[in-house]
Amino acid sequence: MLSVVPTPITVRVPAKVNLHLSVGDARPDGYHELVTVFQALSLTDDVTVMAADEPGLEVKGEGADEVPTGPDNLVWKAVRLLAEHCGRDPENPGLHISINKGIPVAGGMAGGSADAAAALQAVNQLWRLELGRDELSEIAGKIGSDVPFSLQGGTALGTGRGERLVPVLARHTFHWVIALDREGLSTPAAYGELDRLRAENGNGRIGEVEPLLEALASGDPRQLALLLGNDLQAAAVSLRPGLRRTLRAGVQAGALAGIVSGSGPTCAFLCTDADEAVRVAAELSGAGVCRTVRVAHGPVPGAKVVSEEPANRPTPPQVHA
Ligand SMILES: C[C@@](CO)(OP(=O)(O)O)[C@H](O)COP(=O)(O)OP(=O)(O)OC[C@H]1O[C@@H](n2ccc(N)nc2=O)[C@H](O)[C@@H]1O
Ligand SMILES: Nc1ncnc2c1ncn2[C@@H]1O[C@H](COP(=O)(O)OP(=O)(O)O)[C@@H](O)[C@H]1O
Repeated sequence: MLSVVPTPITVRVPAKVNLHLSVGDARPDGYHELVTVFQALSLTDDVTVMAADEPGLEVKGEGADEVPTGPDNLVWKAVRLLAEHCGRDPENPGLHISINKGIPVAGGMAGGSADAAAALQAVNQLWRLELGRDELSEIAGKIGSDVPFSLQGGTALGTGRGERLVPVLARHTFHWVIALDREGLSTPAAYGELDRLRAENGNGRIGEVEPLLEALASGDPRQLALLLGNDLQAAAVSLRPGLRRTLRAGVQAGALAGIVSGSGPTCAFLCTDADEAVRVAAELSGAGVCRTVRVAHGPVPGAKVVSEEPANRPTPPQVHA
């Protein structure tokens, strides 16, 4: 009898930047209470899953050498939780997974979370589980605080650990220049450094989120630029003092404003329009303050099945520093 092997499923998933990241006190469970506004950007990873007798994981692309290929990879955490949820053997999922990275690793752009979200979406389809958005989102929150947003995409207000989401109206498209650093930064280290700085110097905190939500609704990048804020920026700069120079160089190159993305060390620069972003990227790449520069726009959709093969993915616009 002929057995039908399901075709591989490829899901494309975006990076994120936090336009507003207000960090509260550490909770008893070690997490910090957040008020954050995520925006999904057009830097993406592709995750392909296929049925296989021999399980395996292959990672290619941006920073692939730094990504764990064993059980620590977040895609396996996603698969284990999904298998448990639907009564399959979590230790023997019979899958081969391939990740093509375009999102910087340990860059504060939720690359690992993105891959986990993509794996959830892809395996849901491959195993024909037909889990809805809410069910997938609940599993996503168990993988990591950023994973529900990677599934949802767009622009969203996050509370709790960042996993409770409400979509936010963002008129028009915003144009960004992304400066990638030479080495990643650890998320727990950045939160730990923030706690240390606050214990030493008191509680410097960014303002309320409402004005930023209004700027997003207006679609005016100049208004938005004035309101970008990230409580983790001081911690990231303290751990990686060179970021101060990167942030300055982006603004000198003509960006409206620059911000450390999440826990860093990637910096994101908001520009007036797409042409200006290309110009700023070229100038910033010549300033020698970062490893490489990309242009990106947002908001874009969350994890989504793509029909084309990953080999045909568009090459992201890039300027080498
Ligand atoms: C800082 C942010 C901003 O969006 O993103 P990144 O810069 O990592 O991309 C997130 O809060 C990162 O979320 P994520 O990377 O999913 O973190 P998790 O796996 O849930 O947690 C990793 C560790 O980060 C710290 N953590 C995370 C979230 C939170 N609200 N408070 C925390 O203190 C904890 O030390 C936790 O053990
Ligand atoms: N699929 C994955 N892609 C990238 N990193 C991963 C992945 N799975 C696990 N990791 C681990 O997660 C750490 C954080 O990576 P990442 O999610 O890219 O950054 P960030 O938390 O700063 O947004 C990495 O150092 C790596 O060890």
